[in-house]
Amino acid sequence: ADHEVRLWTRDEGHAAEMRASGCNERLLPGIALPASVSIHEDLSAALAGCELALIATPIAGLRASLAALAQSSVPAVLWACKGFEQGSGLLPHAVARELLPVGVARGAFSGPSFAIEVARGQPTAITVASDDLAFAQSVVSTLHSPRLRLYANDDLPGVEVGGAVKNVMAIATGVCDGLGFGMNARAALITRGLAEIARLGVALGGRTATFMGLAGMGDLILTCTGDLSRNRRVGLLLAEGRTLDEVLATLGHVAEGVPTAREAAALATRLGVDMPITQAVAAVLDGRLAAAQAVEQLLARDPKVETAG
Ligand SMILES: NC(=O)c1ccc[n+]([C@@H]2O[C@H](COP(=O)([O-])OP(=O)(O)OC[C@H]3O[C@@H](n4cnc5c(N)ncnc54)[C@H](O)[C@@H]3O)[C@@H](O)[C@H]2O)c1
Ligand SMILES: O=P(O)(O)OC[C@H](O)CO
Repeated sequence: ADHEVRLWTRDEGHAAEMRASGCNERLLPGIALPASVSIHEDLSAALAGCELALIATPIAGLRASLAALAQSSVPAVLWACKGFEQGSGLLPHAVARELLPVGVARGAFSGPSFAIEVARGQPTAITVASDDLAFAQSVVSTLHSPRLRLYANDDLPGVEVGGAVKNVMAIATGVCDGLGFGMNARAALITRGLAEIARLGVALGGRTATFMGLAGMGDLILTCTGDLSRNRRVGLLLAEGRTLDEVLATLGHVAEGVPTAREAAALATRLGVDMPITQAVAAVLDGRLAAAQAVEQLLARDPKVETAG
């Protein structure tokens, strides 16, 4: 069924452009907005009578968005933000716990989903995660479609860690591919990256099985190998010897893996979780290591039992 969708943006110019053209040319070029979507710049009007709010800002905008929603009477909130909040190191659900009133249903959308492919109606499968499985299932039954298949999961921390740290691994894979290390190296990096994600995820309360799912392995494969990924592109550009400032200026879009690498590396150190790839990416982004040196350091590590930790 077609739902009535209200798209709110803080940018009045962008709202006017979308209303005039019937498209979101800045972010989803060439895609006509369906007739069921109306454009709003007044948040309280957009939220009046709304049954479910979906936050689709970078994680840097999550706190402000939740604070605004907490002032409304919206009964349910989902976020698509992937990462750890910069400064606090919190996962999205922990930010939501600080802001949303008890009783507001909440959870995350995550999984392998380049927005432009979803918008074109290309088949996509993602996870809806909530501590409250019945809520996740109700979202699935309301929004599931043959082209956007939804799966419910009650492992919210696991799903959020998968979505956050796969961006760091995509930067690492971009570096590895950009330096020409080959496909064997890429497969090894992705697999060892998944081991790292699972170690941190379990330490933060997630379940191992989640990391084998859409928000774990699924999104990791997509983001590490898909050339539409902004995070992968950061790695490819770093491998050309560009500075992070030059890379971000060239990219022109948010790459969540950049702040998340630092937060995840700090968290891993604090929790005593072994995350060599994440630590290497954080060191490259901070200018403490050159990209090629980081790869050599990883290759020089002592051999391990594969399933350790
Ligand atoms: N783009 C994708 O393919 C995709 C897919 C799945 C998940 N995600 C995740 O969703 C989140 C958003 O990604 P995106 O690509 O849409 O980002 P984006 O940089 O395109 O930003 C989306 C919108 O958020 C607005 N925004 C930024 N800060 C805001 C704030 N403080 N308050 C209100 N609005 C704000 C921007 O102006 C923009 O209109 C990220 O965490 C990303 O990892 C993205
Ligand atoms: O373009 P990226 O690297 O931010 O990835 C987008 C989505 O997270 C893919 O699922």
